[in-house]
Amino acid sequence: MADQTVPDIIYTKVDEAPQIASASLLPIIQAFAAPAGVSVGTRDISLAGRIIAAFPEALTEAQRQSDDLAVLGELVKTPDANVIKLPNISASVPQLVAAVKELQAKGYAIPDYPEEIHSPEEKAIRAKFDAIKGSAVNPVLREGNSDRRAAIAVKNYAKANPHSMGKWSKDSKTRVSTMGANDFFSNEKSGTLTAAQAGPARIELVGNDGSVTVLKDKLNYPAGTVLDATFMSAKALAAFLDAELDSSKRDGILFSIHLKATMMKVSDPILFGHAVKSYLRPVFDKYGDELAAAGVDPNAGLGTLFERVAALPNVAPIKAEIDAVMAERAPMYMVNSDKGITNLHVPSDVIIDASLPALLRAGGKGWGPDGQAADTNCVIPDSTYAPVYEESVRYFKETGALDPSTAGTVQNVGLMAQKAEEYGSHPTTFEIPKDGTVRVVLANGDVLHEHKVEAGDIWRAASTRQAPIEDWVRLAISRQKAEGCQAIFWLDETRAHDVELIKYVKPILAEAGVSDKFQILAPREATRLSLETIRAGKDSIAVTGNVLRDYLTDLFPILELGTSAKMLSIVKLMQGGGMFETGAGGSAPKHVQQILEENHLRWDSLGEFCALGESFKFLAETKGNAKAKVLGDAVDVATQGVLDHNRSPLGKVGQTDNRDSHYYFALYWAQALAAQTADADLAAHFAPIAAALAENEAKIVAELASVQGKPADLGGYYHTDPAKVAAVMRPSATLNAIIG
Ligand SMILES: NC(=O)C1=CN([C@@H]2O[C@H](COP(=O)(O)OP(=O)(O)OC[C@H]3O[C@@H](n4cnc5c(N)ncnc54)[C@H](OP(=O)(O)O)[C@@H]3O)[C@@H](O)[C@H]2O)C=CC1
Ligand SMILES: O=C(O)CCC(=O)C(=O)O
Ligand SMILES: [Mg+2]
Repeated sequence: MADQTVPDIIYTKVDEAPQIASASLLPIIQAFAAPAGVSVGTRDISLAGRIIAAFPEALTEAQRQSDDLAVLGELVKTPDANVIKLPNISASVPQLVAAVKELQAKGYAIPDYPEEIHSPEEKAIRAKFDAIKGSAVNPVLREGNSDRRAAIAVKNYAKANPHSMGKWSKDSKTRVSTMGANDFFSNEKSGTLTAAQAGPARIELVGNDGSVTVLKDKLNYPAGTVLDATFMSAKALAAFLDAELDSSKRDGILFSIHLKATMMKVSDPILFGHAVKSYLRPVFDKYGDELAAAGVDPNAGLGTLFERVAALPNVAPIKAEIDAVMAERAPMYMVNSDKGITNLHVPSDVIIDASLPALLRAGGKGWGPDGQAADTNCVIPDSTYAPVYEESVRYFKETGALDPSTAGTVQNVGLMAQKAEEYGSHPTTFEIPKDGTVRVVLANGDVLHEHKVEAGDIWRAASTRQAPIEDWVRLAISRQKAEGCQAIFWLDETRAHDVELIKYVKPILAEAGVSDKFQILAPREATRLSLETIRAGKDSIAVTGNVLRDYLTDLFPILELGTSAKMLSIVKLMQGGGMFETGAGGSAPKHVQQILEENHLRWDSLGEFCALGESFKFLAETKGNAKAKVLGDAVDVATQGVLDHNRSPLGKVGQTDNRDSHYYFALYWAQALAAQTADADLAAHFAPIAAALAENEAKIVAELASVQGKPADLGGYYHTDPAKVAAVMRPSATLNAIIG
């Protein structure tokens, strides 16, 4: 029986720009849903909220918070789930440390993040923080596979109002560099577990000295699980990075590294740390001991390193050495050239899914330290997915930029459920402590995989369960049937893991009689064909694993629509519930800077509008609530209205911003509800609201505009003050009175 206290719809409380936007949008949603008997509640999955929930013993009764992520994690495994999931911070260590500092300053006695572990207490604290770190929310909530696409209205709008695209030149020196050997791709082994092999498993390191270290036990894999293991050689990585730094300098292009340190929260910060060490190698060679004693962790980035160095007694020679090395190096691709923030400052600043598409959209240009756009060496150490970007760069050099006014679309059906593939691999990823052999030992004693490794190598196992794979193939079949367009499984018949997946895919397609509707192509070939297809104005469905789901649902939307924020992003939960993600982008930290400085919020809530419409319609279907269907249909009309009347936020202070777009969304939503004939009560309820919103347009818009241009006080960054945020985000007394 359903828990009566669970609201019909849960709208997640998150971080940064989407959370600030929620302060304006959620009251509108709640007010409009109430007359239909639909309750919309919230659950706090923000970084600060998750930290507070993890340390009840350190807090006063009043400060404590429930573990909402755990609650939601259970809810998504039930048919009752109807969750609107906004993007949240997947925290790097510097972000985590900053959030803790902010909470401490606000009187929360949260312990410091222990960078080094000296006691069992510190070990326990660190374990709690490690569970909060990185992409700790999405893998828990994503109990289903992913269906991401641009709604037709959104795609048509983008064609009619194409965003600007950078020009590509045939002699652009921009390139993608990848290892190609001794990396995760080339060392991968994969197998599908038989019934005899299923059950408890462990991972152990047999040292060359004969010692056996259990890296992880109490694993448990059901039969049919595809289990992979692989590693990246630390020596090969270091040599590769050194060579790419040199070649960037030689070629006169920017050096950039693109990783996913958030979702790949164990492996990729280590890779990032290698890049920091390579970049400052002469400094580490000369002052390594002093840096280590000062607590410098290269994995945290140059930002923290500079802070630690500044506090050292002999700062001058080290600083001089750093400056000398940086002056010698290739210029770095910048996160913020005005503020001197480089690619290597913070591991969560440059995240490959968003960063590479932005560079491609800009005609293959990154921003250099001089604030100028320049050709760039895009370093993607592992070669599993680098070919997608390498082929894109080649293709655009050959053919010029894509024309968004005529381009077709690439939709995505992504294998994601139950922590599928690499994105679920953090508990089984290790920086190897000493030379030896890593073995995956199964329930029946079989050694499924083994690798000879050296100290420092990064070894990982990843698993993908049978039920999610089958569900994913079926979702692909139904999406292809609905669209009738080209559909491609982006699977490589020469990659160990993909070979195992293909063994599942082909029989399911054959049994459904649809083998001829699908192609199976390796990422490079699939990239080229998809780009050719959309250039010809046609559509394609990319049926991909979890990582490519993530990468492609930024790549194609950013090329086609200018942003991935406007995507429809549906997670059909395997136990019958629904989760509706709002777009495919993140929490846009740059937008927060802008609202703090000049009270203009350029966050576009179109992704929220799309998710909201789907959520109401899903509620209507699952709970038989006809009024929810009326609300959902009217949301679609309102979303179309926001697009047709160009009410989406613009980038500059004084222009339409997020708050204005919410007012117009409410206006069009109320008008659509007043005009519909399916439910007379709702029409009667919303008629006066629609009239009041329309009559007061000039007054409301003026009230909203009056606050822009001055700094805004949100009462915090990670742990904002709800009253202050509401005051900033709801400055129109007229609008607030009508919404009620
Ligand atoms: N589903 C989730 O929970 C996700 C969470 N994240 C998290 O988000 C944070 C930031 O990640 P990042 O890689 O910078 O990617 P973002 O998508 O947050 O930001 C990249 C750029 O995309 C544009 N953008 C994104 N969303 C919107 C929107 N709704 N309206 C207007 N513009 C938008 C902005 O461009 P401009 O500056 O030009 O306005 C922004 O600077 C990280 O903490 C990351 O872990 C990332 C992806 C998904
Ligand atoms: O969970 C995360 O860190 C990011 C998720 C993401 O980028 C995506 O799903 O597109
Ligand atoms: Mg993404």
